[in-house]
This record gives sequence, structure tokens and C-alpha cells, in this order.
Amino acid sequence: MMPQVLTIAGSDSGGGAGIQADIKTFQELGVYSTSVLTAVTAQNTLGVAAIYPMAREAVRTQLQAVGKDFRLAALKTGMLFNEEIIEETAKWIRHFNWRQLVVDPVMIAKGGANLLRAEAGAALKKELLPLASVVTPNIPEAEVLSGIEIADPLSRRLAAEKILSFGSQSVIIKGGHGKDEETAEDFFLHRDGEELLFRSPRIATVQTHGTGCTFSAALAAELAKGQPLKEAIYTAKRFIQAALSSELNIGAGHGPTNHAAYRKYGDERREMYDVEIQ
Ligand SMILES: Nc1ncnc2c1ncn2[C@@H]1O[C@H](COP(=O)(O)OP(=O)(O)O)[C@@H](O)[C@H]1O
Ligand SMILES: Cc1ncc(COP(=O)(O)O)c(N)n1
Repeated sequence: MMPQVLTIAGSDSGGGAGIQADIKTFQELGVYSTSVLTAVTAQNTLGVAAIYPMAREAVRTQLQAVGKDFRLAALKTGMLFNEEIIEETAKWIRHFNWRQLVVDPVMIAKGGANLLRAEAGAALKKELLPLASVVTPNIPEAEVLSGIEIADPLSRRLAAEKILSFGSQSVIIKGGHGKDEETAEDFFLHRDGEELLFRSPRIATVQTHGTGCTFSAALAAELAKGQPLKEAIYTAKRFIQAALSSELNIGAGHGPTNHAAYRKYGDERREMYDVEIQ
């Protein structure tokens, strides 16, 4: 049977991030996608025009509907927006005993819009991170969660340790916002002390809308297929590398990545998408 996965996230009318990125990624990687909508955004590649959060009850009944019928092998969260949506999400993840949770702590869209209310950060740490197999902040999100400014590998490690103290099994601080012009480097730290770097050549493109959503969805898909965490991260990094490498040139701003590229070109461009693990 096809592994079943769930994304709990916001809708991006522009189709490059959020629920839409997640479902495309799940489909490409061969898992069955269910989805719980937390908010509707009016958004395109230029920015977010409006946000309409779902009522608590709407989130609850979607989670119940999924939980009563599907057997989830993994799940991810994206944009959760406010405290009540976070509380409801955590409650039903515990209720259904869902495992292999990837938490992408989405906070700010590329254009600057707030996708998580500032006061909801505490609920994210308290309610959701203790349930997570892995949490995947980008550098600004890792700084907010940890309260540590990330300037070099040492401060990045300290920030990762601080984030682990909130209870997740592991953390990946993604390097898309890093200063290195040559490489995009993702730092992984597990509670058991294992630490790894996943490094790939940095692609010079502005078409980066939804990279984080796509990465965390690929990670959840691979976990659902039974891949160990390290292999799942490796594939997710290759998936986003492929998606960034073959530009779609859609929209006038930060365009979407190409979710079809990994499946289409994965084998013939194996070297191009290769990711170094250190
Ligand atoms: N220009 C780029 N070239 C190669 N990889 C990138 C680039 N930008 C982001 N990535 C990768 O995409 C994933 C998402 O990273 P990041 O952009 O930091 O997250 P977010 O979209 O949440 O801000 C990471 O695996 C990161 O290394
Ligand atoms: C609905 C929604 N969710 C998440 C993001 C973040 O996107 P990114 O992956 O580029 O950080 C977004 N722009 N819109």
C-alpha cells in the first residue's frame, strides 16, 4: 500500500509554497497526500496580500476526519499562524499518536509577511516541538527560536542545542539564508550528539519561493517510505537542489521551484544534484 502522509499548513494561491508545494512534492515522491488547511493566503511570487486563518473548529474537524480514516506513516506542519491552531494541531497529533513529525517552523514569508503571530512562538516550543522527530528552521527562524544570533559554525551549533532543549529529537538549521556564495549548507544535530552537514553548490536564482516547504515535505515523504532520518534528509536536499536547478520562470518575483525536476532528471543529472555529507 502507498504510504499515507499529512501536511498541516497554509494555502498559497500562487502555488509555489504551503499546502500546494507539499502536495506536489508528496506526489513526486510517491506517497499519498492528505492535507489540513490552517489558513488561506492571497499570495503570489511578489508577496502576501492577505491571510485568512481557519477557525479552531475547522482545524479540529479536518484533523479528526484525517485521523479517523487514514494510517499516517509521517506528517509535517508548515504555516500554523496562531496559538489556537498550534494547540489544536498538537492535541490531535497526540490523540492519534502520529509519529515521524517534521515541524517546519514557518514564521516569515520571503516578502516579509508574518506567517506566525509573534505571541505564538511560545506555543510552538511548548506544544509542538516535543512531538517532533525533526524541526527544520531556516537561519532567521533558528535565531528567533533560540535567541542566539547565528554568525558562524559555533553559534549555529549553540542555536541548534538550544532548539533541541525544547524537546524535538533532532534539528536541521537550513542554510538557504547563509552568507556563503558557493554553497548552501544544512546543519543537522540529533539529541544523541550526532552532527552532520549536508552541503550542495549554491544555485544563483531568485526562484526560491517555497524551498523550505518543499524540503520539509520531501523529508516527511521519505520518512513515510521507511527511510532512516539521515537518508531522508539526503534525498530531501537532492530534491530541492533539483527543483532549484531547473527554473520554471513563472511569476514576476520569487518564482516557484520546479517540483517535477527530481523525478524527471534525477538519474541523468545525478552528479549535478549531488549532496556532500560531512
Ligand atoms: N540558492 C540555493 N541553492 C541551493 N540550495 C538552496 C538555495 N536556497 C535554499 N537552498 C536549500 O533549500 C532548502 C530550504 O532552505 P532555506 O531557503 O534556508 O529555507 P526557507 O525556504 O524556509 O527560508 C535547504 O535545503 C537549503 O539548503
Ligand atoms: C502558505 C505559505 N506557507 C509557507 C510559506 C513560506 O515559504 P518558504 O518555503 O519560501 O519559506 C509561504 N510563503 N506561504
